[in-house]
Amino acid sequence: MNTQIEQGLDVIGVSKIYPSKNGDVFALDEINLHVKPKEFVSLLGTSGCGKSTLLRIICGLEKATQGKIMHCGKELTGPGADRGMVFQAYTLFPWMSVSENIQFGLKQQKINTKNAKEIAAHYIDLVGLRGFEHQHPNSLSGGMRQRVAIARALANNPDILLLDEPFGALDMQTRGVMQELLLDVWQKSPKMILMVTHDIDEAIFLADRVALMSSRPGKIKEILNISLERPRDYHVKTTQKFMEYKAQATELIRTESMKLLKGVQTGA
Ligand SMILES: Nc1ncnc2c1ncn2[C@@H]1O[C@H](COP(=O)(O)OP(=O)(O)OP(=O)(O)O)[C@@H](O)[C@H]1O
Repeated sequence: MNTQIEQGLDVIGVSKIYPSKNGDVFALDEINLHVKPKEFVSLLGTSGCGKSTLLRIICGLEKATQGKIMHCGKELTGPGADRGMVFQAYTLFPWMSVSENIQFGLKQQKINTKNAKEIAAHYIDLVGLRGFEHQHPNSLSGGMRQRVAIARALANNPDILLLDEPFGALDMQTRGVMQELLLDVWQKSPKMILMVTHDIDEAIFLADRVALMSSRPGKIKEILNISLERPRDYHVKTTQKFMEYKAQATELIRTESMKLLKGVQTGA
């Protein structure tokens, strides 16, 4: 038995067609991707190339038209506690405090209140929100709300964290700080992360590998192995090596954006 193949996540031949009365939307075309346990992979591509669709299929919120998702050798057929997802839009319960939001999933899993509070406190510390545990989301900044959302996803201890543009609504400075915080959290509590982003710098800065997607229907065009040293801080963004990765990614994204603009069919 080859145990190597059973480790991690496998996206196998995944295609997605959304039926629509104005004609079918061919969103994803035969995506194949293997992600190792504790690996950080960014998904980068032009708008509408199917990044969120792929994440939603992995999460079990959407069904693939063709192909399958395997995790540690088992096919995933719906949502499960082994995966946690954070969206761009703030998805906290407004009537619950920070701590109650983080405890929510734990209580669903019938973890007793004392343990749930302790676990929540641990993740509140990890994302630097000690002192805010009793506040409600509407009294927090966007960055703080996303920290709660990340803590909430992590508190359930998923094997896989799926992040769909989690910093997309934040200003540039907050975004930079959140990237460093995410790296810190990931280093202290390593798990597989798949993150969708439009931001080339962000994709490179965070990831072990960047999967570059073609314009719709999304295919994986190229995978960049990011061999920047870890731990990383923002200084790495000014290094020659970083610039080289950025140039490579920019070239491909630009080519795909031009195809999109010219309405050229790709991936056929
Ligand atoms: N529920 C749906 N029904 C019909 N079409 C859909 C649905 N969801 C997504 N699509 C279409 O599928 C394609 C891929 O969408 P998706 O949101 O996955 O792309 P994306 O790369 O995440 O886009 P963006 O970067 O703009 O968020 C788009 O053309 C979109 O309009």
